[in-house]
Amino acid sequence: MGIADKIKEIEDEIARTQKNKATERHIGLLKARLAKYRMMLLEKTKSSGGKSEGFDVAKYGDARVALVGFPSVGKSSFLSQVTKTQSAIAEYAFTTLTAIPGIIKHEGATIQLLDLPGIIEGAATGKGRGRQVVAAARTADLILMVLDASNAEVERRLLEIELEEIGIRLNQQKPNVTYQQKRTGGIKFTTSCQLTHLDDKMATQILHEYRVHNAEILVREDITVDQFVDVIVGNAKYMKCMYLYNKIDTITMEEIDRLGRSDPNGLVCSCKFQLNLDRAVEKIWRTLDFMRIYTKKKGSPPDFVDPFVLPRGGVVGDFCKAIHKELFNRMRHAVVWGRSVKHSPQKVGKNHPLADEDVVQIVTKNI
Ligand SMILES: Nc1nc2c(ncn2[C@@H]2O[C@H](COP(=O)(O)OP(=O)(O)OP(=O)(O)O)[C@@H](O)[C@H]2O)c(=O)[nH]1
Ligand SMILES: [K+]
Ligand SMILES: [Mg+2]
Repeated sequence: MGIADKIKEIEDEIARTQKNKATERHIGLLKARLAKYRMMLLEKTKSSGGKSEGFDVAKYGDARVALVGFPSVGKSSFLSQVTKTQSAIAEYAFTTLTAIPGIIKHEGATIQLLDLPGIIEGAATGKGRGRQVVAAARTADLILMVLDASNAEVERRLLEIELEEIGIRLNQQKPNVTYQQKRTGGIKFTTSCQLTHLDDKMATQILHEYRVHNAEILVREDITVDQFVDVIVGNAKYMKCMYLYNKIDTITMEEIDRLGRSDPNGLVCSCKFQLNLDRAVEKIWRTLDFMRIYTKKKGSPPDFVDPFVLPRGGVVGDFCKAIHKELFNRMRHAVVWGRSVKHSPQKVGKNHPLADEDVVQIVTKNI
């Protein structure tokens, strides 16, 4: 029996099985097995497909945002509206056949927006250019899912399934689990909280399914079976996603209102009538959750024109590395002005967490 048949068989069994407390374990195991075969399928297509991974577009700027959506929802229209790049726009599906980069300058940051071909159902298993598109999306810091407002819920659910299948987890935290494979010692499964979806025995069964017989696992939150499988497989990518409901000119005010309130990660717009596009750019910037750090050389004023852009939560050491790898090793201490310090200026070390719009001067060792 081929992998595709096995997948079908398990899917059928899951579909046949009533979902209730008594069958939860069984379905959990089936799902784990299914995930394993899906992975094998993906790997197979990868090696036979030659050099078809992603598109050859170099990363540029402080962040990359990938436009993902069904054909003709207005991805290229959006790129053409908010950047200086014109990407082909047309009424027919698959107008865009490759990755088209554009640049957004916002709040001192440079954001690369990547227009991509539309994807369709079955993309994850190789339909259309789906796998290539999703591979490109995986390289981004943010997925901007573009949806046709008139069919948004359906599209969103289908796309989420496709991305899920290829290991992309949208707006989810990485499970708080430590997992180490060992050479001997069997399975040591410990938890620091109450688990409601998983226990020692089941975890061991799942691990055996993946041919892992020696490992230490420490679970610190109430994870699901799916999350546990993600930890074992180690291939999941946790990504931010913003939802853009385009073409609101084609739906009623009530529907616009409902979509607009449905999700804090969503925004309604119309590329055709240029409605809400500034807000969309602003929301992209906010969702990326960056902070701007201004450099200051000794004896001169800060450079407020060209900030360094770092993910929020970054520390002085990250800032050093962003400027230059060497600087990290040569740093003696830093002097910081701004919201991250009690007194401005203040002398701090590499582990000091920075805040948006801090001014930082790096003092190096004399070598
Ligand atoms: N009514 C309406 N039409 C729009 C809007 N935005 C885009 N369109 C139209 O939708 C069609 C598809 O737009 P594209 O920008 O080519 O869509 P796409 O998602 O890039 O399509 P593919 O590259 O084929 O996947 C075009 O005819 C656009 O003019 C909008 O806000 N309202
Ligand atoms: K199109
Ligand atoms: Mg397009």
